[in-house]
Amino acid sequence: MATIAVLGAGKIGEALLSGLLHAGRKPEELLFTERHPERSAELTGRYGIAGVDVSEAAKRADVLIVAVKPQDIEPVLDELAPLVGPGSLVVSLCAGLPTALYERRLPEGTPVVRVMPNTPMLVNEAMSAVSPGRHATPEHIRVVEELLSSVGKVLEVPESQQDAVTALSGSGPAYFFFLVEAMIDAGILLGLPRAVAEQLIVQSAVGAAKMLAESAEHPVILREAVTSPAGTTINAIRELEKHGVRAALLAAIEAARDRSVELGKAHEED
Ligand SMILES: NC(=O)C1=CN([C@@H]2O[C@H](COP(=O)(O)OP(=O)(O)OC[C@H]3O[C@@H](n4cnc5c(N)ncnc54)[C@H](O)[C@@H]3O)[C@@H](O)[C@H]2O)C=CC1
Ligand SMILES: O=C(O)[C@@H]1CCC=N1
Repeated sequence: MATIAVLGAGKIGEALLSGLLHAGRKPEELLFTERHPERSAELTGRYGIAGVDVSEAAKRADVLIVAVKPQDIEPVLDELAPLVGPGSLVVSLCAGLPTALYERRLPEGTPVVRVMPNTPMLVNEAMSAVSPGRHATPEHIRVVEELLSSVGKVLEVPESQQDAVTALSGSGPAYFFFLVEAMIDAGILLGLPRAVAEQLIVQSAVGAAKMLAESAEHPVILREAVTSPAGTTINAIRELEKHGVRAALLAAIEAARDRSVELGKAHEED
C-alpha cells in the first residue's frame, strides 16, 4: 500500500492521519512533518506514526500531502522544490492556494492535486472535493480519491469551483457547530439544564443529518413535515426569516469564498 506523508500535522493533518488509521491503514504506512517538536512527540505518542523531516518524507512517501496554513506555504515550497519531480504526487489541502502556485515553484511536470476536505474526516464522514492540476493524470486523481474515500465522500470539481467549495463544505462544519451552540443557548434561555439542552440538540442534529443523507427528499419537504399549521415551528421560522438568517448565511458563505480567493492572490506575485 502507498506510503502517505502529511506535511504539517495540525488540526486537518491530524484529522487525516487519524481517519486513515481508523480506515485500516497501518502507522508504518503513514508519516508526518511538524515544525513544533512537542506537537510531533504528541502525535507519535498518540498514533505511533513517525514524525520525519521533509527530505525523509519525500524519499519514503508515494504521496505528499501539504496541510500547513496557506500563509505558511512559502518555506514548504522551498523545501519541496529540490526533492520532488514528475514522479512525485503532491496534494494540497490548503484553502485558496491554486495548483498553479505549486506548479510555478516545483520542478516542471510535478503532478499536483488540490483538495478541500473537512474535519469530519475524524469520524470517517469527510466531504472532500478534488481538482487536478496541469500535470495530474486520471491515475493521480484515482489515487487521491481512493485515499480520501476511506475517510468520507469524494467529489471531483473543476479547480475554478474550489473557492466556493472551501466556503461551503471546507468551512461548513463550523456553521453547523455555530448553530448547535446557539440552539443550546436557547435551551438555557428557556431554563433547561445545559446537559439536557445539549443532548436534545445534538441528537436532533444527528437525526436531521441522517434524514438529509438517507431520504431522497429535498430539505424543504423535510422542513415542511415538521411545520404544522398554526403549530410551534412556523412561529420559529417566522422569527428566523424576520432576523434574516437565510440572507446572513448567503452573505457569510460569500465572504468565506472571497477570503479563499484572497488567500490565493497573496501568492500571485511569486
Ligand atoms: N481546519 C480545517 O477545518 C480545514 C483546514 N484546511 C486547510 O488545511 C491547512 C491546515 O489547517 P489547520 O490544520 O486548521 O491548521 P493548523 O495550524 O492546525 O495546522 C498546521 C500545522 O502545520 C505545521 N507547520 C507549519 N509550517 C510547517 C512546516 N514548514 N513544516 C512542518 N510543519 C509545519 C504547524 O506547526 C501546524 O501544526 C490549511 O491550509 C487550511 O486551509 C482545509 C480544510 C479544512
Ligand atoms: O478556515 C479556514 O481557512 C479553513 C479552510 C476551510 C476550513 N478551515
